[in-house]
Amino acid sequence: MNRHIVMVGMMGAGKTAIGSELARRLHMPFTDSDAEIEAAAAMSISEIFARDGEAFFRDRETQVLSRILDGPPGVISTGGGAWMQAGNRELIRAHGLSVWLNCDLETLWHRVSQRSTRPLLKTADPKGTLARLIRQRYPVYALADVTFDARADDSIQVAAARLIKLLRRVVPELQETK
Ligand SMILES: Nc1ncnc2c1ncn2[C@@H]1O[C@H](COP(=O)(O)OP(=O)(O)O)[C@@H](O)[C@H]1O
Ligand SMILES: O=C(O)C1=C[C@@H](OP(=O)(O)O)[C@@H](O)[C@H](O)C1
Ligand SMILES: [Mg+2]
Repeated sequence: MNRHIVMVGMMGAGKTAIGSELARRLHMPFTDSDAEIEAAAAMSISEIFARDGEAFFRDRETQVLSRILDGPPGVISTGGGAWMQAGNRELIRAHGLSVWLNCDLETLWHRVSQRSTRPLLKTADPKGTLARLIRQRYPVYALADVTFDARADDSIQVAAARLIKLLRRVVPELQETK
């Protein structure tokens, strides 16, 4: 594999969880852009949003993505908003294969409502916010190279195995090693 595999999609779709399992199975390096931003800032995503605002976070996100994409091929999990910026999409297209983890509202809500790490959902009606983001973002996520239907009843293991099968049809040189 001579390109990155770049996971895009909504909060809770499993970009981080499935991306890291995919990397493990393919023996490729794994990087999560949110984790890189947090490490560089020595702050959580929530703290960055609270202290410096979303625009600041988006600038850092583009910088970090650009740096990771310049490195050796690996699996990259982006944050849910990264693909929404045209400049980021161009960067990703130039260096990698984008994979949209398409997931329904109820599944996303079930997953994200267990944790309070997502500042965009700290609203009076977080499920309504999630639904609105889905309406705004899904036509743009659909521009990704590959669409993978993330099913509620799949385990992370089963989803990663199914995704590798799909990717093999698109990228024949991809080898599943485990
Ligand atoms: N089949 C599955 N696919 C992806 N995530 C799952 C699945 N089943 C349970 N989960 C859990 O749902 C959450 C998904 O969150 P995460 O991977 O952080 O998503 P994202 O990075 O897209 O926001 C994790 O806590 C993960 O363990
Ligand atoms: O959808 C978004 O705009 C965001 C998604 C988050 O990442 P995950 O999609 O990994 O939760 C994180 O980057 C930030 O809270 C903003
Ligand atoms: Mg994530």
